[in-house]
Amino acid sequence: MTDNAGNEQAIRKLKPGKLVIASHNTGKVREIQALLGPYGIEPVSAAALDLPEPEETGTTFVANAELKAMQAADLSGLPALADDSGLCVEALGGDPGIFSARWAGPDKDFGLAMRLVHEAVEAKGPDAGHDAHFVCALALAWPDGHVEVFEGRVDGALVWPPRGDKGFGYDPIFQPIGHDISFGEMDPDAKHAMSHRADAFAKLVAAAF
Ligand SMILES: O=c1nc[nH]c2c1ncn2[C@H]1C[C@H](O)[C@@H](COP(=O)(O)OP(=O)(O)OP(=O)(O)O)O1
Ligand SMILES: [Mg+2]
Repeated sequence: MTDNAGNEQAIRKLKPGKLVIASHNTGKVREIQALLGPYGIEPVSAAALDLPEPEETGTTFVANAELKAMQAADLSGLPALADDSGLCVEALGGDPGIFSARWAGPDKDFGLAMRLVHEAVEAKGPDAGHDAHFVCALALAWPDGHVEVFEGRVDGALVWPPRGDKGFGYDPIFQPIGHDISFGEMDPDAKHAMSHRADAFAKLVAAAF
């Protein structure tokens, strides 16, 4: 994984001012705003601008992050940051992966999505491992079409039953390596010190600030 996936050119710096957070997931928006906290950026949410939720037609995290960021930058006339992320389970060949949000169905029911993941692993039999990782691709796009992408990852294992209600999405069934609590049980600051999103964010900060 490269520090600046998809772009070998010079990195463009982000100037202080408004930045659109091109996501319709409130859990993510909260985390991205917390990560941006120290950098003098004025976050503007996609909801505040009434931006549409684009169809995620890409076949990779990077492609979907780019598509979301470029659409938001184009429509708003401001730089925009998008996040495409998901849970990849080794025993399931990387599923749900880029389909992580879609496994929760139209009602965004992550109780259902977590159960589907658990049942799919159970169906593999007693020898199926529980290794899993989260991936995050952050795309930073400008209205002129310039875009840069940064990827992060955190490794861990699935746990069952779900534990904790501090995070969002699949957090209650994911326990990062070296810890005995799930992301759902972890304080936000602790998750931000090790998550896939924090890993990608550190690369973005190193490049763009
Ligand atoms: O830290 C995380 N903790 C738990 N679950 C997570 C995390 N990060 C991603 N995930 C899961 C849930 C999310 O719904 C899906 C991403 O899907 P993804 O399309 O990137 O986001 P989304 O549709 O929820 O919002 P949006 O596209 O408007 O940013 O993976
Ligand atoms: Mg999405």
